[in-house]
Amino acid sequence: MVASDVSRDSNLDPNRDNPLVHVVRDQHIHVLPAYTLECGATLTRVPIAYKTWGTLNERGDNVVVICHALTGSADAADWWGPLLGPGAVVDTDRFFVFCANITGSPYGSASPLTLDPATGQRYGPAFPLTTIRDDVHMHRAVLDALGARVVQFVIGGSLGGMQALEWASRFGPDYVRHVVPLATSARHSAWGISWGEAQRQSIYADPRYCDGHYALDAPPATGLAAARMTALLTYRSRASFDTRFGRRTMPALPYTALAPHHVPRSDRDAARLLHNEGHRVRLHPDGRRPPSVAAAASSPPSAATANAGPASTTLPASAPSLPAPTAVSAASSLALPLASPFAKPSATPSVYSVQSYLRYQGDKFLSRFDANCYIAITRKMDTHDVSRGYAAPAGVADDATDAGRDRVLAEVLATRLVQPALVIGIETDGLFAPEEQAVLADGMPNARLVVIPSAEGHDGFLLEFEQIGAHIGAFIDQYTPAHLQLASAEATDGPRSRKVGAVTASTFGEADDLLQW
Ligand SMILES: CC(=O)SCCNC(=O)CCNC(=O)[C@H](O)C(C)(C)COP(=O)(O)OP(=O)(O)OC[C@H]1O[C@@H](n2cnc3c(N)ncnc32)[C@H](O)[C@@H]1OP(=O)(O)O
Ligand SMILES: N[C@@H](CCO)C(=O)O
Repeated sequence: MVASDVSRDSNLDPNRDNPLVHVVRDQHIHVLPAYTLECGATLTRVPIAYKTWGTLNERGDNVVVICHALTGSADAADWWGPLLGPGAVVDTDRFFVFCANITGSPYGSASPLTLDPATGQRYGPAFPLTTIRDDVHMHRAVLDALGARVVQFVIGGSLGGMQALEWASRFGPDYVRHVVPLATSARHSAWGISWGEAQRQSIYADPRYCDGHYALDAPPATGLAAARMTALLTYRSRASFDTRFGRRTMPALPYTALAPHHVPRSDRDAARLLHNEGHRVRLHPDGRRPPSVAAAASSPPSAATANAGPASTTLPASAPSLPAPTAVSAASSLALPLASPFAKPSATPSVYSVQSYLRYQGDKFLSRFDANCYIAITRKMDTHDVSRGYAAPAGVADDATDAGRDRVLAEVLATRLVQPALVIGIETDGLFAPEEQAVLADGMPNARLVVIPSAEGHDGFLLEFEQIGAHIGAFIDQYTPAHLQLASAEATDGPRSRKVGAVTASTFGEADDLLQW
């Protein structure tokens, strides 16, 4: 089909070639005919993935919008399950709950993985920059199409909190009645932008990245995994890592578990293997070392090596001979933890438990994310500034200085974010620091700030269900209009609206064989 025909193909499924759309089960895809983005580009046939729970009432006013974080999806029940359901904090017996996937994300909304109707090909790196403000306008269009008239509560953490703020400020208190931003900020900080930049650079540095024109079966997996590892460090806290991992090590593998090219044949060889342990760029996907390295390893010792003394001991020729390595995915490790150089007892372990954890998390991410999408959503987060585009208040110079921007922000918070708000911070959040939630709560005229004690860091908003549930439940109870309150008989049963469910495994809970590390 030629490109011009494609654009007229109203049956074109934008997610036809998106391998990750099916990761989220039972979601709906609404296709908007067209949407012009803040950057000026116009997307056509724009898919927006979403899920709903509960039933929309006749007035269309029992809506709760939940907004997902950076790498989440429309499946709020997967990542916030304990807080959502019949009788839960967000009570689906009373509320119609809507969660839509942000654009740029791989889970069904328009993204580098969806088809550009103009070409019939995936957008890939040509997917235009979409902002959080773009997202909330597109998500509202879907909600309108469903018949919603009033949003009682909009709730979201991190990038989801940025969306919550945009929902409240763009659409005003007649439409968005109450807002609950968690672990978020009025505008993305220099610190946050820096971490996003470092993560994108990991992806760019992967030789497979190819300016974003990689094949999906040969993605820049190493770079993306490294980006996720870096990100994860910003999502947790130093204290949580110290407590959870300390200096514990992983069980070392015996040589018999190593492929032949991993078995050291000399001290120098062992040192090199240890040096490169964890190095993952697979330029030689068959598992062999590059010929130059292999030749060097088998060549006679140089004068330098020969003079190196006892440390250059040559391994006995009886190093175990092993079957050829089985196919290893791009995500797998090139090197494995050494039991110890030369199988001598060693006081220095190769892999600490926390290294193993980070690598595992990097790999786990590869099974559910795409590098171009990661770049798209981190750039989106960088654009966040709830005051962007607003003019300075009368009598105040509309300058581009920090002080000028602060004044515009103060005005926007004071005049456009007037809904009753519960602003929640996590005490140990180093990425979206509690001071940033204080700026929000101080500036929004009807906001209350709660800082949750937790060692979990930023991800506390995804993990501290009991505390978050208690605060949000009380807020919802306080501000739910009378016609949506529980019937009195149900209400006397106890704090039904504050029930926090059990934590269940999320979609990506399968543990891999940790020994691969
Ligand atoms: C399509 C979608 O629906 S995406 C939705 C899911 N994701 C999101 O919404 C994004 C937000 N979610 C997240 O960021 C995360 O899932 C969080 C913060 C909620 C929780 O993170 P998790 O990875 O589940 O928890 P945690 O950090 O405790 O890691 C546990 C995993 O590490 C593994 N692990 C723990 N210690 C080690 C170690 N030393 N070495 C190797 N692996 C380890 C565990 O076995 C476990 O594996 P599993 O996930 O396969 O069960
Ligand atoms: N762990 C969360 C944190 C982002 O705020 C995510 O991956 O979406």
